Amino acid sequence: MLLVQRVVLNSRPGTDGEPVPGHFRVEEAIVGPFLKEGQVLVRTLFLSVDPYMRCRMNEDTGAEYLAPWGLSECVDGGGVGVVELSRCDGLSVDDMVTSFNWHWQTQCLMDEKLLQKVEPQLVDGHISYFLGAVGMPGLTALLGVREKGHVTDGANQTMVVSGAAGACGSVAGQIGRVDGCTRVVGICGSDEKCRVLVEDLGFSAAVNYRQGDVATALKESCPNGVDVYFDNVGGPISDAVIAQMNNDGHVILCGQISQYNKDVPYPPPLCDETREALKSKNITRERFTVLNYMEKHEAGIIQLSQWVREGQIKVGGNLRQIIQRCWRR
Ligand SMILES: NC(=O)C1=CN([C@@H]2O[C@H](COP(=O)(O)OP(=O)(O)OC[C@H]3O[C@@H](n4cnc5c(N)ncnc54)[C@H](OP(=O)(O)O)[C@@H]3O)[C@@H](O)[C@H]2O)C=CC1
Ligand SMILES: CCCCCC(=O)/C=C/[C@@H]1[C@@H](C/C=C\CCCC(=O)O)[C@@H](O)C[C@H]1O
Repeated sequence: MLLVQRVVLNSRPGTDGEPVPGHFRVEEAIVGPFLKEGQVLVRTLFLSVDPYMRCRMNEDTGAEYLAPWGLSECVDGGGVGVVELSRCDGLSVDDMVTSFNWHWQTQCLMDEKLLQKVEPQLVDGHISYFLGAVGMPGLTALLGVREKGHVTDGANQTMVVSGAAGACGSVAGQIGRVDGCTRVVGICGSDEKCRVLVEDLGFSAAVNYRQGDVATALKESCPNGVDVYFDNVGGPISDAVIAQMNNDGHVILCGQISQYNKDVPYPPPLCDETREALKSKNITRERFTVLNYMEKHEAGIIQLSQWVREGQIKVGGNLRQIIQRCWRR
Protein backbone atom coordinates (compact mmCIF):
# COMPACT_ATOMS: atom_id res chain seq x y z
CA MET A 1 0.00 0.00 0.00
CA LEU A 2 1.18 3.52 -0.78
CA LEU A 3 0.46 6.78 0.99
CA VAL A 4 -0.11 9.50 -1.64
CA GLN A 5 -1.13 13.15 -1.75
CA ARG A 6 -3.99 14.28 -3.97
CA VAL A 7 -6.01 17.39 -4.82
CA VAL A 8 -9.79 17.18 -4.42
CA LEU A 9 -12.61 19.60 -5.25
CA ASN A 10 -13.61 21.19 -1.95
CA SER A 11 -16.50 23.36 -3.12
CA ARG A 12 -17.94 24.86 -6.30
CA PRO A 13 -17.58 28.54 -7.23
CA GLY A 14 -21.11 28.65 -8.68
CA THR A 15 -21.67 29.34 -12.36
CA ASP A 16 -20.99 33.08 -11.90
CA GLY A 17 -18.10 32.88 -9.42
CA GLU A 18 -14.33 33.33 -9.68
CA PRO A 19 -12.38 30.17 -8.79
CA VAL A 20 -10.06 30.55 -5.78
CA PRO A 21 -7.58 28.15 -4.10
CA GLY A 22 -10.14 27.41 -1.36
CA HIS A 23 -12.27 25.54 -3.90
CA PHE A 24 -9.60 22.82 -3.71
CA ARG A 25 -7.90 20.99 -0.86
CA VAL A 26 -4.91 18.69 -0.60
CA GLU A 27 -5.32 15.45 1.33
CA GLU A 28 -3.59 12.13 1.88
CA ALA A 29 -4.96 8.87 0.52
CA ILE A 30 -4.03 5.20 0.29
CA VAL A 31 -3.35 3.54 -3.08
CA GLY A 32 -3.34 -0.23 -3.56
CA PRO A 33 -2.44 -2.68 -2.34
CA PHE A 34 -3.07 -4.67 -5.55
CA LEU A 35 -2.39 -3.88 -9.17
CA LYS A 36 -5.06 -5.52 -11.34
CA GLU A 37 -4.35 -7.08 -14.73
CA GLY A 38 -4.32 -4.25 -17.32
CA GLN A 39 -3.26 -1.61 -14.77
CA VAL A 40 -0.06 0.33 -14.11
CA LEU A 41 1.20 2.36 -11.19
CA VAL A 42 2.30 5.77 -12.47
CA ARG A 43 4.18 8.60 -10.79
CA THR A 44 2.96 12.08 -11.74
CA LEU A 45 5.57 14.38 -13.29
CA PHE A 46 3.54 17.24 -14.83
CA LEU A 47 -0.10 18.33 -14.68
CA SER A 48 -1.79 20.82 -16.98
CA VAL A 49 -4.17 23.54 -15.76
CA ASP A 50 -6.57 24.30 -18.64
CA PRO A 51 -9.45 26.74 -19.15
CA TYR A 52 -12.09 24.02 -19.69
CA MET A 53 -11.48 22.96 -16.08
CA ARG A 54 -13.45 26.00 -14.94
CA CYS A 55 -16.49 24.36 -16.59
CA ARG A 56 -15.76 21.07 -14.77
CA MET A 57 -16.03 22.94 -11.45
CA ASN A 58 -19.75 23.48 -12.17
CA GLU A 59 -22.40 20.88 -11.45
CA ASP A 60 -23.42 21.14 -15.11
CA THR A 61 -20.37 21.71 -17.36
CA GLY A 62 -22.44 22.99 -20.30
CA ALA A 63 -20.63 20.63 -22.72
CA GLU A 64 -21.67 17.04 -23.38
CA TYR A 65 -18.01 15.88 -23.61
CA LEU A 66 -17.01 17.35 -20.22
CA ALA A 67 -17.94 15.54 -16.99
CA PRO A 68 -18.25 17.65 -13.83
CA TRP A 69 -15.69 17.04 -11.09
CA GLY A 70 -17.30 15.50 -8.01
CA LEU A 71 -17.16 17.18 -4.61
CA SER A 72 -14.46 15.64 -2.39
CA GLU A 73 -13.24 13.61 -5.36
CA CYS A 74 -9.77 13.77 -6.86
CA VAL A 75 -9.72 16.17 -9.83
CA ASP A 76 -8.31 15.04 -13.20
CA GLY A 77 -7.10 16.42 -16.49
CA GLY A 78 -4.06 16.32 -18.77
CA GLY A 79 -0.95 14.85 -17.18
CA VAL A 80 2.33 13.08 -17.92
CA GLY A 81 4.29 10.70 -15.78
CA VAL A 82 6.35 7.57 -15.60
CA VAL A 83 5.34 3.92 -15.18
CA GLU A 84 6.65 2.47 -11.90
CA LEU A 85 4.91 -0.93 -11.88
CA SER A 86 3.11 -2.67 -14.73
CA ARG A 87 0.64 -5.51 -15.24
CA CYS A 88 0.09 -4.57 -18.89
CA ASP A 89 1.57 -6.12 -22.02
CA GLY A 90 1.91 -2.76 -23.74
CA LEU A 91 3.62 -0.73 -20.99
CA SER A 92 6.87 -1.33 -19.09
CA VAL A 93 8.56 0.22 -16.07
CA ASP A 94 10.15 3.61 -16.94
CA ASP A 95 7.86 4.22 -19.96
CA MET A 96 6.63 7.83 -20.17
CA VAL A 97 2.85 8.07 -20.52
CA THR A 98 0.14 10.73 -20.84
CA SER A 99 -3.64 10.89 -20.40
CA PHE A 100 -6.54 13.40 -20.60
CA ASN A 101 -7.82 11.88 -17.35
CA TRP A 102 -4.73 12.01 -15.12
CA HIS A 103 -5.61 12.25 -11.44
CA TRP A 104 -4.02 15.10 -9.50
CA GLN A 105 -2.33 12.62 -7.26
CA THR A 106 1.39 11.97 -6.61
CA GLN A 107 1.06 8.33 -7.71
CA CYS A 108 -1.97 6.51 -9.02
CA LEU A 109 -3.20 3.24 -10.46
CA MET A 110 -4.40 3.68 -14.03
CA ASP A 111 -5.96 1.43 -16.64
CA GLU A 112 -3.79 0.97 -19.71
CA LYS A 113 -6.68 2.01 -21.96
CA LEU A 114 -6.66 5.55 -20.50
CA LEU A 115 -2.94 6.02 -21.28
CA GLN A 116 -0.88 6.79 -24.34
CA LYS A 117 2.84 6.09 -24.40
CA VAL A 118 4.99 9.11 -25.39
CA GLU A 119 8.50 9.16 -26.83
CA PRO A 120 10.73 11.66 -24.97
CA GLN A 121 13.14 11.95 -27.91
CA LEU A 122 10.37 13.65 -29.94
CA VAL A 123 10.72 16.66 -27.63
CA ASP A 124 14.41 16.31 -26.79
CA GLY A 125 13.45 15.15 -23.29
CA HIS A 126 11.21 18.14 -22.46
CA ILE A 127 8.28 15.92 -21.56
CA SER A 128 6.12 18.81 -20.27
CA TYR A 129 5.80 19.83 -23.97
CA PHE A 130 3.40 16.89 -24.33
CA LEU A 131 0.92 18.99 -22.34
CA GLY A 132 1.58 22.15 -24.36
CA ALA A 133 2.99 22.82 -27.83
CA VAL A 134 3.31 19.09 -28.60
CA GLY A 135 0.10 18.08 -26.84
CA MET A 136 -3.58 18.95 -26.77
CA PRO A 137 -3.06 22.77 -26.98
CA GLY A 138 -0.63 22.45 -29.91
CA LEU A 139 -3.05 20.10 -31.72
CA THR A 140 -5.85 22.58 -31.07
CA ALA A 141 -3.77 25.31 -32.72
CA LEU A 142 -2.71 23.15 -35.67
CA LEU A 143 -6.06 21.55 -36.41
CA GLY A 144 -7.99 24.74 -35.64
CA VAL A 145 -5.94 26.70 -38.18
CA ARG A 146 -5.94 23.90 -40.77
CA GLU A 147 -9.59 22.81 -40.44
CA LYS A 148 -11.31 26.17 -39.97
CA GLY A 149 -8.83 28.94 -40.87
CA HIS A 150 -8.68 28.71 -44.70
CA VAL A 151 -5.11 30.07 -44.62
CA THR A 152 -3.75 30.18 -48.17
CA ASP A 153 -0.06 30.76 -48.86
CA GLY A 154 0.40 33.78 -51.14
CA ALA A 155 -3.07 35.24 -50.45
CA ASN A 156 -1.67 38.17 -48.41
CA GLN A 157 -3.82 37.32 -45.37
CA THR A 158 -3.71 38.96 -41.95
CA MET A 159 -4.40 36.69 -38.97
CA VAL A 160 -5.32 37.93 -35.49
CA VAL A 161 -5.06 35.65 -32.44
CA SER A 162 -6.63 36.44 -29.06
CA GLY A 163 -5.31 34.76 -25.90
CA ALA A 164 -2.15 34.90 -28.02
CA ALA A 165 0.37 34.32 -25.23
CA GLY A 166 -1.46 31.21 -24.01
CA ALA A 167 -0.73 27.59 -24.86
CA CYS A 168 -3.02 27.43 -27.92
CA GLY A 169 -2.67 31.04 -29.08
CA SER A 170 1.12 31.15 -29.03
CA VAL A 171 1.28 28.09 -31.30
CA ALA A 172 -1.67 29.13 -33.52
CA GLY A 173 0.00 32.43 -34.42
CA GLN A 174 3.26 30.70 -35.28
CA ILE A 175 1.42 28.19 -37.49
CA GLY A 176 -0.35 31.09 -39.21
CA ARG A 177 3.10 32.44 -40.09
CA VAL A 178 4.44 29.02 -41.19
CA ASP A 179 1.34 28.43 -43.35
CA GLY A 180 1.78 31.74 -45.18
CA CYS A 181 -0.11 34.59 -43.51
CA THR A 182 1.58 37.90 -44.34
CA ARG A 183 0.81 39.42 -40.93
CA VAL A 184 0.07 37.72 -37.61
CA VAL A 185 -1.07 39.97 -34.76
CA GLY A 186 -1.53 38.74 -31.18
CA ILE A 187 -3.77 40.15 -28.45
CA CYS A 188 -2.76 39.50 -24.85
CA GLY A 189 -2.77 41.04 -21.37
CA SER A 190 0.66 42.57 -20.68
CA ASP A 191 3.50 44.47 -22.34
CA GLU A 192 5.93 41.71 -21.39
CA LYS A 193 3.78 39.11 -23.16
CA CYS A 194 3.57 41.44 -26.20
CA ARG A 195 7.36 41.66 -26.24
CA VAL A 196 7.72 37.85 -26.13
CA LEU A 197 5.20 37.40 -28.96
CA VAL A 198 7.04 39.77 -31.27
CA GLU A 199 10.69 39.30 -30.29
CA ASP A 200 10.73 35.58 -29.46
CA LEU A 201 7.81 33.98 -31.29
CA GLY A 202 7.89 36.01 -34.53
CA PHE A 203 4.46 37.68 -34.42
CA SER A 204 4.30 40.83 -36.62
CA ALA A 205 2.77 42.93 -33.84
CA ALA A 206 1.00 42.55 -30.50
CA VAL A 207 -1.75 44.46 -28.70
CA ASN A 208 -2.08 44.71 -24.91
CA TYR A 209 -5.85 44.73 -24.33
CA ARG A 210 -5.37 46.11 -20.82
CA GLN A 211 -3.81 49.29 -22.16
CA GLY A 212 -5.63 51.74 -24.43
CA ASP A 213 -8.32 51.05 -26.97
CA VAL A 214 -8.11 47.62 -28.67
CA ALA A 215 -9.92 48.82 -31.81
CA THR A 216 -7.48 51.71 -32.35
CA ALA A 217 -4.42 49.51 -31.75
CA LEU A 218 -5.80 46.86 -34.13
CA LYS A 219 -6.37 49.44 -36.88
CA GLU A 220 -2.72 50.39 -36.66
CA SER A 221 -1.39 46.84 -36.60
CA CYS A 222 -3.79 45.47 -39.26
CA PRO A 223 -3.81 48.18 -41.97
CA ASN A 224 -5.38 45.79 -44.53
CA GLY A 225 -8.08 44.50 -42.17
CA VAL A 226 -8.34 40.99 -40.70
CA ASP A 227 -8.88 37.84 -42.78
CA VAL A 228 -8.51 35.05 -40.21
CA TYR A 229 -9.31 35.33 -36.48
CA PHE A 230 -8.27 32.57 -34.03
CA ASP A 231 -10.68 33.32 -31.18
CA ASN A 232 -9.70 32.07 -27.73
CA VAL A 233 -11.46 34.65 -25.58
CA GLY A 234 -14.80 35.95 -26.93
CA GLY A 235 -16.53 38.98 -25.40
CA PRO A 236 -15.62 42.62 -26.23
CA ILE A 237 -12.13 41.75 -27.57
CA SER A 238 -13.68 39.48 -30.20
CA ASP A 239 -16.33 42.08 -31.04
CA ALA A 240 -13.51 44.57 -31.75
CA VAL A 241 -11.66 42.09 -33.99
CA ILE A 242 -14.74 40.97 -35.94
CA ALA A 243 -15.66 44.63 -36.57
CA GLN A 244 -12.37 44.96 -38.49
CA MET A 245 -12.65 41.73 -40.49
CA ASN A 246 -12.72 41.71 -44.28
CA ASN A 247 -15.46 40.18 -46.43
CA ASP A 248 -15.33 36.37 -46.68
CA GLY A 249 -13.06 36.08 -43.63
CA HIS A 250 -12.95 33.16 -41.17
CA VAL A 251 -13.28 33.03 -37.39
CA ILE A 252 -11.85 29.88 -35.76
CA LEU A 253 -14.13 29.53 -32.73
CA CYS A 254 -11.66 27.82 -30.41
CA GLY A 255 -12.69 29.06 -26.95
CA GLN A 256 -14.37 31.94 -25.08
CA ILE A 257 -12.37 32.12 -21.88
CA SER A 258 -13.56 35.63 -20.97
CA GLN A 259 -17.05 34.17 -20.44
CA TYR A 260 -16.27 31.01 -18.41
CA ASN A 261 -17.05 32.64 -15.05
CA LYS A 262 -20.51 33.65 -16.28
CA ASP A 263 -23.76 31.75 -16.33
CA VAL A 264 -24.09 31.61 -20.13
CA PRO A 265 -24.30 28.68 -22.57
CA TYR A 266 -21.34 27.71 -24.78
CA PRO A 267 -20.78 29.36 -27.17
CA PRO A 268 -22.07 32.51 -25.46
CA PRO A 269 -24.56 34.65 -27.39
CA LEU A 270 -23.12 37.43 -29.60
CA CYS A 271 -24.23 41.06 -29.50
CA ASP A 272 -26.44 42.27 -32.40
CA GLU A 273 -23.62 44.29 -34.08
CA THR A 274 -21.27 41.31 -34.22
CA ARG A 275 -23.99 38.97 -35.47
CA GLU A 276 -24.85 41.49 -38.18
CA ALA A 277 -21.16 41.99 -39.12
CA LEU A 278 -20.66 38.23 -39.56
CA LYS A 279 -23.73 38.00 -41.78
CA SER A 280 -23.20 41.08 -43.92
CA LYS A 281 -19.50 40.30 -44.52
CA ASN A 282 -20.08 36.58 -45.18
CA ILE A 283 -17.66 35.55 -42.42
CA THR A 284 -17.63 31.91 -41.32
CA ARG A 285 -17.52 31.21 -37.55
CA GLU A 286 -17.58 27.47 -36.99
CA ARG A 287 -17.19 25.85 -33.60
CA PHE A 288 -13.98 23.83 -33.37
CA THR A 289 -13.26 20.98 -30.94
CA VAL A 290 -9.93 19.19 -31.09
CA LEU A 291 -11.50 15.97 -29.75
CA ASN A 292 -13.49 15.68 -33.00
CA TYR A 293 -10.28 15.05 -34.96
CA MET A 294 -8.75 12.13 -33.03
CA GLU A 295 -7.69 10.43 -36.27
CA LYS A 296 -5.41 13.41 -37.02
CA HIS A 297 -3.73 13.59 -33.59
CA GLU A 298 -0.84 11.20 -34.22
CA ALA A 299 0.32 12.92 -37.41
CA GLY A 300 -0.24 16.29 -35.72
CA ILE A 301 2.05 15.39 -32.82
CA ILE A 302 4.78 14.29 -35.26
CA GLN A 303 4.46 17.58 -37.19
CA LEU A 304 4.45 19.78 -34.07
CA SER A 305 7.43 17.99 -32.52
CA GLN A 306 9.39 18.34 -35.76
CA TRP A 307 8.68 22.10 -35.92
CA VAL A 308 9.71 22.49 -32.27
CA ARG A 309 12.96 20.53 -32.74
CA GLU A 310 13.77 22.56 -35.87
CA GLY A 311 13.01 25.84 -34.06
CA GLN A 312 10.21 26.83 -36.48
CA ILE A 313 7.78 26.82 -33.55
CA LYS A 314 9.11 28.23 -30.29
CA VAL A 315 7.69 27.03 -26.99
CA GLY A 316 6.62 29.93 -24.77
CA GLY A 317 7.72 28.05 -21.65
CA ASN A 318 7.22 30.88 -19.18
CA LEU A 319 3.84 31.71 -20.72
CA ARG A 320 2.23 28.39 -19.91
CA GLN A 321 0.48 27.75 -16.67
CA ILE A 322 1.69 24.20 -16.25
CA ILE A 323 2.28 23.09 -12.71
CA GLN A 324 6.00 22.40 -13.00
CA ARG A 325 6.42 20.96 -9.57
CA CYS A 326 7.91 17.53 -9.65
CA TRP A 327 6.06 15.49 -7.05
CA ARG A 328 8.45 13.06 -5.40
CA ARG A 329 7.79 9.83 -3.61
N1 LIG B 1 -11.84 24.01 -28.94
C1 LIG B 1 -10.96 23.20 -28.39
O1 LIG B 1 -10.85 22.03 -28.75
C2 LIG B 1 -10.09 23.73 -27.34
C3 LIG B 1 -10.31 24.98 -26.90
N2 LIG B 1 -9.50 25.55 -25.97
C4 LIG B 1 -9.77 26.93 -25.62
O2 LIG B 1 -8.68 27.71 -26.10
C5 LIG B 1 -8.54 28.85 -25.28
C6 LIG B 1 -7.10 28.99 -24.83
O3 LIG B 1 -6.70 27.86 -24.07
P1 LIG B 1 -5.18 27.70 -23.59
O4 LIG B 1 -4.30 28.39 -24.55
O5 LIG B 1 -4.95 26.28 -23.29
O6 LIG B 1 -5.21 28.51 -22.23
P2 LIG B 1 -4.06 29.25 -21.41
O7 LIG B 1 -4.46 29.13 -20.01
O8 LIG B 1 -2.71 28.81 -21.83
O9 LIG B 1 -4.22 30.76 -21.86
C7 LIG B 1 -5.40 31.45 -21.68
C8 LIG B 1 -5.13 32.94 -21.66
O10 LIG B 1 -6.36 33.63 -21.86
C9 LIG B 1 -6.23 34.94 -21.38
N3 LIG B 1 -7.44 35.36 -20.67
C10 LIG B 1 -7.95 34.86 -19.53
N4 LIG B 1 -9.05 35.53 -19.17
C11 LIG B 1 -9.24 36.48 -20.13
C12 LIG B 1 -10.21 37.49 -20.32
N5 LIG B 1 -11.22 37.65 -19.45
N6 LIG B 1 -10.09 38.28 -21.41
C13 LIG B 1 -9.10 38.12 -22.28
N7 LIG B 1 -8.13 37.19 -22.16
C14 LIG B 1 -8.22 36.38 -21.09
C15 LIG B 1 -5.03 34.96 -20.40
O11 LIG B 1 -3.94 35.66 -20.99
P3 LIG B 1 -3.72 37.26 -20.79
O12 LIG B 1 -3.35 37.47 -19.36
O13 LIG B 1 -2.61 37.54 -21.73
O14 LIG B 1 -5.01 37.88 -21.09
C16 LIG B 1 -4.66 33.48 -20.31
O15 LIG B 1 -3.31 33.28 -20.08
C17 LIG B 1 -9.54 28.71 -24.14
O16 LIG B 1 -10.68 29.46 -24.46
C18 LIG B 1 -9.85 27.24 -24.14
O17 LIG B 1 -11.10 26.96 -23.61
C19 LIG B 1 -8.44 24.88 -25.44
C20 LIG B 1 -8.18 23.61 -25.83
C21 LIG B 1 -9.01 22.91 -26.78
C1 LIG C 1 -17.97 24.68 -22.37
C2 LIG C 1 -16.49 24.73 -22.30
C3 LIG C 1 -15.82 24.81 -23.63
C4 LIG C 1 -14.35 24.92 -23.42
C5 LIG C 1 -13.57 24.70 -24.67
C6 LIG C 1 -12.37 23.90 -24.29
O1 LIG C 1 -11.46 24.42 -23.70
C7 LIG C 1 -12.37 22.53 -24.68
C8 LIG C 1 -11.38 21.75 -24.30
C9 LIG C 1 -11.39 20.32 -24.60
C10 LIG C 1 -10.61 19.58 -23.59
C11 LIG C 1 -11.49 18.58 -22.92
C12 LIG C 1 -10.71 17.68 -22.06
C13 LIG C 1 -11.01 16.46 -21.75
C14 LIG C 1 -12.28 15.77 -22.07
C15 LIG C 1 -12.54 14.69 -21.09
C16 LIG C 1 -12.76 15.26 -19.73
C17 LIG C 1 -13.82 14.53 -19.01
O2 LIG C 1 -14.88 15.12 -18.77
O3 LIG C 1 -13.59 13.38 -18.63
C18 LIG C 1 -9.48 18.94 -24.36
O4 LIG C 1 -8.86 17.91 -23.83
C19 LIG C 1 -9.95 18.81 -25.74
C20 LIG C 1 -10.78 20.04 -25.95
O5 LIG C 1 -11.72 19.84 -26.91
